[in-house]
Amino acid sequence: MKMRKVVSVIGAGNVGEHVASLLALRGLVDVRMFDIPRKDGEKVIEPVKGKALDIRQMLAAIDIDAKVEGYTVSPEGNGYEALEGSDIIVITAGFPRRPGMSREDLLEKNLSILSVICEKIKQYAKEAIIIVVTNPVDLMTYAVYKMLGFSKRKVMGMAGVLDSARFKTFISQEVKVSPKDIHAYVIGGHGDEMVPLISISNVGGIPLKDMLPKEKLSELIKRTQFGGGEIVDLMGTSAYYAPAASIVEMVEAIVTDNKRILPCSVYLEGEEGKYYEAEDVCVGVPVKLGNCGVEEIINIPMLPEEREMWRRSVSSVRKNLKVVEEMLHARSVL
Ligand SMILES: NC(=O)c1ccc[n+]([C@@H]2O[C@H](COP(=O)([O-])OP(=O)(O)OC[C@H]3O[C@@H](n4cnc5c(N)ncnc54)[C@H](O)[C@@H]3O)[C@@H](O)[C@H]2O)c1
Ligand SMILES: O=C(O)C[C@H](O)C(=O)O
Repeated sequence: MKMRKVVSVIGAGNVGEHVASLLALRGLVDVRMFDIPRKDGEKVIEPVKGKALDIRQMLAAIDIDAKVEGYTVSPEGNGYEALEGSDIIVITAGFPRRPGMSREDLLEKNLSILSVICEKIKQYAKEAIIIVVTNPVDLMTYAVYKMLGFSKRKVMGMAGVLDSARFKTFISQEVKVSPKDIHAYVIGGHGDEMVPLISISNVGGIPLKDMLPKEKLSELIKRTQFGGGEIVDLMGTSAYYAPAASIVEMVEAIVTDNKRILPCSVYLEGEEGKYYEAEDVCVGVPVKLGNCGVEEIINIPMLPEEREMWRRSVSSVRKNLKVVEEMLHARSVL
């Protein structure tokens, strides 16, 4: 009997718990959630077990059949045995930013969390495909790729799907057309210099640039670039509904081998590195996803002004790569 794929979610906080419940609701995969315990006054509680139980009871209420388990782990890496057999591992562990912070402010503390997690993935799940979510995501994807030593086709960061969803939302509000009929791509680093590609965006096949004046287009670009911060300022923490749905799109593409082309942060070198002028760095580009992970990197055409934006975006990711490399050296990964 064909076993259902297993998706492990490490970090069952705002994003991770919504990934787990969305995946369970689709009934496509079995889900294992991992998180650390929490102190509630003098008591030590295990929220991840409660969330898994609650999701199972939600499924029972609506007659959906999927296995969801919660495992309490320690910050030192104990308790990860159930990672064994994971087909996909989503890493959502770590701190989110608060108002006034940049994603890069999270770098040091989140990298130390992910270095322990990577040790456990290497120990228990060498075959898994890895989706990195923890911020700053391009740098974390680079660090996870280097720490794991897995094929570059099996390590990817989620951000472009989320940024493109935001871009589509803003376009949809502007032109009063369903997002279903809007094709919009955001590539580059997941930061203020990300690159919404106006040249290939369209509304029902009509080029976006023919539908809106230049000023409006640059307004949409700006709002997309600061979309994460807009929500952090409104909520006091970072977004989780749209991120979780974006992660699930990537998981579904891999699990169903549906050959979706989605913007993901991946390690660039060789031919793709040359085309994108980005060697030895992880940054968002359109990739074809299948059951083995990244099947192909798509060399997307860019107008000269977009290529300029792209170069700025890659260098904004690269400027913090040095800190990551120093931390990896300190852990004798590099
Ligand atoms: N790539 C993206 O587009 C994107 C989108 C949203 C959030 N994020 C990032 O995802 C991360 C999680 O965001 P969130 O809103 O879910 O935060 P959150 O604080 O709600 O959840 C983080 C979870 O990680 C857990 N955790 C902390 N240390 C751990 C450890 N050592 N081992 C296992 N689990 C541990 C915490 O207990 C918590 O449950 C943040 O870094 C955030 O910036 C990225
Ligand atoms: O903005 C954040 O810190 C979270 C995430 O990167 C987002 O874009 O929502």
